[in-house]
Amino acid sequence: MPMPFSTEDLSIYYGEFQAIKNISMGFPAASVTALIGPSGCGKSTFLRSLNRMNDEIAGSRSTGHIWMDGIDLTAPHTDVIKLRQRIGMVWQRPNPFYKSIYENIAFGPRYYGIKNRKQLDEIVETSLRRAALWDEVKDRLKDSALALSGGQQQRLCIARALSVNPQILLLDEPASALDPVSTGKIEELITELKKDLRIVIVTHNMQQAARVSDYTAYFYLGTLVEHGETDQIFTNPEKNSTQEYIMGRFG
Ligand SMILES: Nc1ncnc2c1ncn2[C@@H]1O[C@H](COP(=O)(O)OP(=O)(O)OP(=O)(O)O)[C@@H](O)[C@H]1O
Repeated sequence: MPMPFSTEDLSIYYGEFQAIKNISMGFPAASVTALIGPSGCGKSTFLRSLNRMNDEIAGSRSTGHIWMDGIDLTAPHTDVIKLRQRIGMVWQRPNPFYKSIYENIAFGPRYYGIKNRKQLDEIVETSLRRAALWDEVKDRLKDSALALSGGQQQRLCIARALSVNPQILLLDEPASALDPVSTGKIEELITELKKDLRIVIVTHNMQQAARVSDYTAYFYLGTLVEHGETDQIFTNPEKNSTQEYIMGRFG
């Protein structure tokens, strides 16, 4: 049975400012949830909090719970390094390490204790295949990752996240810096990956949210206004403000 993953009454503060207000929502298995809403409404803050990345920001703190498999990830004794192995993240701008393509992927598994070269080779190949990049790079694994195009670098970052076998992938506007062809590849990849993973994606692109997500959550000023199946949110939202945002952003 797939593990449940949800937030309960989650609030996030930067100093006195409350950026996320008491959000409770679940993320079903084998599905993509899109977080949408105007700039500054808290989408990235919420996303980053799901694997405790937001803790790295000085002055930030949270209340409430993040449940994974019956365990509260906000508990102080949580091993955040292990947690980030289970919940991977890909950022808006591709950020490969200044290393070879191979070393970018092998880095995580090595960090988590895999030393055997053959095993690492297999992980590198599998991860690059899963990220639909293998055919483009298999003959140049020793080249610098920075020699890849922006779209390839982003797929490399997805492969890097996949290399440690996460159960959840957090994507913060992963295609917003890319051209339409590269964006299409990332969207295809998301659709493929969700068969094995839970994916949460922040996007400003309504067409993209409609294309790739199964569930959509509309955020406004730190609150979760509406959350439901993407088809319903896009065709028949319950709240006027959801409709206005989506209509205003479409086309
Ligand atoms: N490091 C920080 N320190 C203080 N305030 C922050 C910090 N990061 C974000 N905020 C504030 O928290 C609120 C939510 O910001 P966040 O970046 O999460 O929104 P967003 O919906 O992802 O925006 P965008 O769509 O523009 O990326 C904003 O008011 C922002 O100014």
